[in-house]
Amino acid sequence: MLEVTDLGHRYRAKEGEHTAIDRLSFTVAAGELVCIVGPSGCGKSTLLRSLSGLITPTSGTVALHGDEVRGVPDDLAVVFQDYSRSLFPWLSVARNVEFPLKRKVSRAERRERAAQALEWVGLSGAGAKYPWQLSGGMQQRVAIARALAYRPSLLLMDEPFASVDAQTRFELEDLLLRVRREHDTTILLVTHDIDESVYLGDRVLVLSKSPATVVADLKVDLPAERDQITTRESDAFVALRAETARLLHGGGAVRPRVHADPEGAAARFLAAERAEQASRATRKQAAQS
Ligand SMILES: Nc1ncnc2c1ncn2[C@@H]1O[C@H](COP(=O)(O)OP(=O)(O)OP(=O)(O)O)[C@@H](O)[C@H]1O
Repeated sequence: MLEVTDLGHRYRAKEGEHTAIDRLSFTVAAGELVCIVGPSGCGKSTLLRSLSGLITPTSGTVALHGDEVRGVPDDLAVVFQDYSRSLFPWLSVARNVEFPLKRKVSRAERRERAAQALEWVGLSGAGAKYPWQLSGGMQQRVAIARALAYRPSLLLMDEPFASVDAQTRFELEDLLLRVRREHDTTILLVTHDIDESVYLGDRVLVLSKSPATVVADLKVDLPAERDQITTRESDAFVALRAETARLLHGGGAVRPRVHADPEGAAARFLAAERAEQASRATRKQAAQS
């Protein structure tokens, strides 16, 4: 489905060159949900931009359905991190969701798909509003609804749930799993949240710090049917998230998964990780306000 071979991208700026990603290789099978985690600034967005054809990588290749990607493929949708730039302010919420479908399906079907997708993300009453009348988290849900209504064969998501509250985040995670099951969508999702990567993924790709290379490609050996409480409580989940955290922070050799110790060092480490995420979100909000 998606084949990434020796992908590299070097930005050229006045201050000199910066290699954001370097010789990245991996594949994603049709219908798979692969999560990508990596340190801040390691090149995750650059990777997604290269995969979506929005930038031309300086080395390596990306092939979708066996064809090399040159320009934005037709059956692809992207949910960006920066929701404020992804919606048209002059179009209502419903028209924003319908927009990419204009040349794809009839008017009646556009309306139907937009209404359904807005209902999925909990915004059925907001279709007539304009994006600027909604909160940041609601705008992000509109961007997600637009991608889901399009029903792409490949969906790329760059920290799609970072700006929504915790409860909505859980609901959107479950929605994504449901949509993936029902429509057989292939999904590649970048997240800073290790728990989210394990909860959602069939695999987790762990990237190194900049320039990003693939440190590990972890298979998430959890039942396909997941539940926010029982899955997250299971020993297998706890062990996998600790393993991901160790790899992400250069912990070297992976310890055996059998003796998960949620009360021990891994849990303390993860608590610190969450505190860092929360403080980063607060700093980001402060910078935006
Ligand atoms: N247009 C650009 N020109 C020059 N350098 C860039 C450009 N875009 C990104 N970079 C640099 O490339 C590196 C990777 O950026 P990128 O946004 O891909 O990382 P990221 O892993 O998505 O970051 P974050 O985790 O903070 O979202 C960073 O050092 C960034 O400053």
